[in-house]
This record gives sequence, structure tokens and C-alpha cells, in this order.
Amino acid sequence: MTATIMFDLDGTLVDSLPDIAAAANSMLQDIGVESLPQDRIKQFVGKGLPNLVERVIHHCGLPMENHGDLTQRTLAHYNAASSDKTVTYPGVLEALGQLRDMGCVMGICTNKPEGPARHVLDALGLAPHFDTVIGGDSLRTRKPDPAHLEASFAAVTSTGPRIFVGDSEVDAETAQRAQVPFLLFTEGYRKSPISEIPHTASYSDSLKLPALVTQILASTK
Ligand SMILES: O=C(O)COP(=O)(O)O
Repeated sequence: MTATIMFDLDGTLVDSLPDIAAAANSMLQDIGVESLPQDRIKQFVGKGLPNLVERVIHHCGLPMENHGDLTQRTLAHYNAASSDKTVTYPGVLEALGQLRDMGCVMGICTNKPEGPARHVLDALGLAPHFDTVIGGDSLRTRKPDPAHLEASFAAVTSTGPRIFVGDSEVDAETAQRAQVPFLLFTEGYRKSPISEIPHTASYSDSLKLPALVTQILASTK
């Protein structure tokens, strides 16, 4: 028996914060507002780009009526440079290769818009491992709505047990609501202590992923 595994992207497979922060700061520069530190913008990642821009607007005390325009500007900056400084976390490529060899079917369920998500996956050589990519703008809804994760699983042909791998409170809530085992990567963009995030198992080294998946498969037999 083999597993069907959906992965979150930002903070789980790739450290994309430098490019996301650069896009948000280029947007602020466009309108003559001072840049924000990367660590501040890290707090705003997780619920998709429109939500990130909303939080930047709120933080900077800007008028919310500009949200649509500022979201488009941020997206344009991000589309122009979504993989310049983004890197794959150590061990991810090797772990994905091993999971593939185990026969796992894999996909991406991310709140990042689908276009840049696909671009990042291509640029970092990750794309061949995934049978589907469902982004934050692919459906009418997004994580933590479990429908986003359910649609991602439905997009691949597989009968094995389902697993979701992510790094954040949003991912954990999504998995819980979809009643799917959740593997928590602890080195991403979570804001709460690990003990406060519901998870089936956690890992800090991506090379441990194949063993964790094997354990879940054994427990579901
Ligand atoms: O773009 C975001 O807000 C987060 O994207 P993720 O779902 O891949 O973590």
C-alpha cells in the first residue's frame, strides 16, 4: 500500500520568504511607504496573497479601499521575481525522490497563487514530483477551508491513505477539518509553539519524511 501526499509549499518545501517580502516591499516603495522588515512580513504569510496585502495595509495604516490595487501591484512584483532568492529546504529533493520510489502520489495544496507556485516548482526542479498544483486562486476557496485540500486529493488518481504535510497553523487546521493525518515541518513559518499545533507527527529534517510516511502507512493497515 502506498500513500497520497499533499504538500504545502511556502515554509514546507521552499523558503520563499525573501521573494515574498521583496514583492511586498516593492509595492510599498511604489506608493512611497517605508519597507517592512522580513520578519514582520513573515507574520503575514499563510492565508494567501490578498490576506498578506490586507495585513500589510493594516500594519502601515493605509486605506483599505486600495486593497485591490495594492494586491495587483504585489502580485506583479512577485510574478516578476518569485524564484530569485527562494531556496528548497535541505533534504527536500532527496526525500521527494524516495517517496516517489515508494510509489507515493504527490501534489501541492498551497495558498500561493497557482502561477507563481508553478514557476517556483519549475525553477527549483521540484515540478516533476507532483501530479497536481492547486493554488490559493485556483478555487473559490482556500486553506483553512478543507475543500481546498479535498479538491487537491480529488485531482490525483490514487487509492492509498491520505497525508498532508505543512508548516503552519493554517495547514494544521485544514488537515484537522479534512480529517487527514498531518505532518508538521517545524522549521517553516509557524507562529505558535509546536505543542499548540495539532499534528500527527513533526519533523525538522526533511530527510525524515519517508520514515514518517512509512509509520503512518503501517498504522493505517
Ligand atoms: O501564500 C501564502 O500565504 C502561503 O502559501 P502556502 O499555503 O504554500 O504556505
